[in-house]
Amino acid sequence: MSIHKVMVIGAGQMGSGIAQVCAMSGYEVLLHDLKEEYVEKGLGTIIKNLSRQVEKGKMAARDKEATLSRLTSSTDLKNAAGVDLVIEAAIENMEIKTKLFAELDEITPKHVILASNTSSLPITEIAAATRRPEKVIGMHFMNPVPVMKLVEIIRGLATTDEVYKKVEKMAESLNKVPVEVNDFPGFVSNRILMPMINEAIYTLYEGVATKEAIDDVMKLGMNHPMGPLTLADFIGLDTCLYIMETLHQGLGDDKYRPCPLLRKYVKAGWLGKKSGRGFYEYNKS
Ligand SMILES: CC(=O)CC(=O)SCCNC(=O)CCNC(=O)[C@H](O)C(C)(C)COP(=O)(O)OP(=O)(O)OC[C@H]1O[C@@H](n2cnc3c(N)ncnc32)[C@H](O)[C@@H]1OP(=O)(O)O
Ligand SMILES: NC(=O)C1=CN([C@@H]2O[C@H](COP(=O)(O)OP(=O)(O)OC[C@H]3O[C@@H](n4cnc5c(N)ncnc54)[C@H](OP(=O)(O)O)[C@@H]3O)[C@@H](O)[C@H]2O)C=CC1
Repeated sequence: MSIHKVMVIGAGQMGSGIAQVCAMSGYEVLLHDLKEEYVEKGLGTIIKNLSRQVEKGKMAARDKEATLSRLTSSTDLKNAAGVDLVIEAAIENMEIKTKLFAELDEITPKHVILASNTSSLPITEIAAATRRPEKVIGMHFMNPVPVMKLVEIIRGLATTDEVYKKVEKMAESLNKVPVEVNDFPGFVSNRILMPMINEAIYTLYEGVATKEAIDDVMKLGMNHPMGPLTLADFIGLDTCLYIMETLHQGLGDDKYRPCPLLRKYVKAGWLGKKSGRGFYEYNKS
């Protein structure tokens, strides 16, 4: 069966971006979160992004309206019974993800593919919470989703070729470039990116330089579009910490130990741009 309807779970920064690109490419999308206010916030971000594209003359006003008409809000997981693909983008927590996947396995018809946008957690373990591990797959979008071309596609141990090909085709239909990787902690993207960010935090923690200087070195010296501390704030410091913990536990090597300063900020609720404060301060609007 081909994919027409998609449910995106989690209306945060990733979920809203994934819902946006799916709706822009013609899919009917249910954007699901625990509470209506979270879904409204996600839809607000999508409206802001699309309006900016219209103002710049990069999108016709009627295409914006057509995209918005394909988006429906959901706060009842049972709505997943009517879709062909679920893309889960709730927080980076194995307990929450396995609970969601076990419920989705009960709710959705047998043909439905269950994908996770997890940035580091083992797909095989998430798949084991279902009775259809062959239809569970990682679909790892990059932030900001409407801009970044990559989708890392991660096969669990049991994922079939047929499911892989369908998801690869779906990613291409979103005008993204799928890249296949195997199921190891952090996959490829965060196995390489997150230790660099963690090292930048250690560099700050040890007083080697100011946060601005660290970011300037990597921006001006290595041509990175954002310095690593700005990027950490952009990703979310909670997500950065979860990823480092997954690398540390999953690969069993102390070189992946999260910096104590990262832990401290997360404990303080300084989660980066989304909470208004991380290494830098932000206007929350
Ligand atoms: C943690 C994980 O598991 C995996 C990850 O995602 S790791 C994070 C990966 N992402 C990155 O590394 C991002 C690094 N940063 C960048 O590439 C750039 O700074 C950036 C694309 C975010 C912004 O680029 P910029 O040139 O400084 O800004 P700007 O000129 O304002 O924007 C460029 C375009 O992006 C769009 N854009 C910027 N931020 C956006 C956002 N949050 N949402 C949607 N669109 C956005 C702008 O509208 C603009 O679009 P057009 O070209 O169509 O006009
Ligand atoms: N940030 C990034 O750069 C990237 C993140 N990812 C991954 O994407 C996922 C989401 O990250 P991100 O969007 O940044 O996080 P956010 O914190 O912005 O959003 C997560 C959303 O999921 C909601 N949520 C939590 N639990 C549930 C649940 N049980 N059912 C439905 N919704 C739920 C949250 O609600 P509430 O506010 O109530 O908790 C929140 O609205 C994570 O797995 C992350 O690792 C992948 C690529 C890049």
